[in-house]
Amino acid sequence: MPVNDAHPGDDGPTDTVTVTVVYHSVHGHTRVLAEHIADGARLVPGTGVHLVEIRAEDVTAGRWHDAAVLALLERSDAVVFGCPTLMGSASAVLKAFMEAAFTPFVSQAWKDKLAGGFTMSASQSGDKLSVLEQLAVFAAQMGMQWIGVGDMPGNNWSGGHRDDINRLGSWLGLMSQSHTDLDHAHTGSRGDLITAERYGDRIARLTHRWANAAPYETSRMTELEARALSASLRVS
Ligand SMILES: Cc1cc2nc3c(=O)[nH]c(=O)nc-3n(C[C@H](O)[C@H](O)[C@H](O)COP(=O)(O)O)c2cc1C
Repeated sequence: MPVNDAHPGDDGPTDTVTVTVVYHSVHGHTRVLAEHIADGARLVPGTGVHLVEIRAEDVTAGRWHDAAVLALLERSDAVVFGCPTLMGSASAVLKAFMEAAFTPFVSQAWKDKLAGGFTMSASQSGDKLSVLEQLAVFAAQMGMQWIGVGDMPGNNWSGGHRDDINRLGSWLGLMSQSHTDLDHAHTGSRGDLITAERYGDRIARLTHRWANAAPYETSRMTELEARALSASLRVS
């Protein structure tokens, strides 16, 4: 079990699916969002939930390493990826983790797992969409099925409020915004944290539907096998 898993005992005998929230955070705001997503998932009966921090100290020469985390992700049914928006992009530390996923990429180990994503930034927009796009493309490359936020937009009319659910109106993934002068005791808004819990709940429920419905065998192949398949289908 990864040493940085905040809930190592959460896979109980009655848990039929495992949801893992993987995040990087510099100042703690993204961590709070990750915790609320995990809390939302944990409330769905039969869901084992893990919270894993991707840490800068596990990156050496630009490459992230933690075999225990990769093993946990391989046995997870859903993985939710999150990081702060830094310079309009995913944080370098999360990016180092994404590049380390080249190993499960070549074995298609995460194919047909469910995925979601979230990001935190200081500006109202702050180009957060670009991070969610990066995470969704990453999940697609891993062969995963992406789950967006299922809530209607808040704070888009004269009676709207900062505490509305989905106040930033983001659907590809979860967005939150925290003021630069406030610490993680003031992360986002009440609405953002509730939206995070609702997103965790949605991901857990869809994972149960996905994992426990009609059986479907994931087909995997190596790059060489893919080339052979292409060659066999070529019209000469
Ligand atoms: C190097 C750097 C780059 C940043 N770039 C952006 C940005 O592009 N857009 C934005 O809105 N906020 C930006 N921010 C603000 C962070 O996204 C914000 O402080 C966020 O809450 C940090 O999350 P954390 O507390 O989980 O580390 C940047 C902050 C730093 C330090």
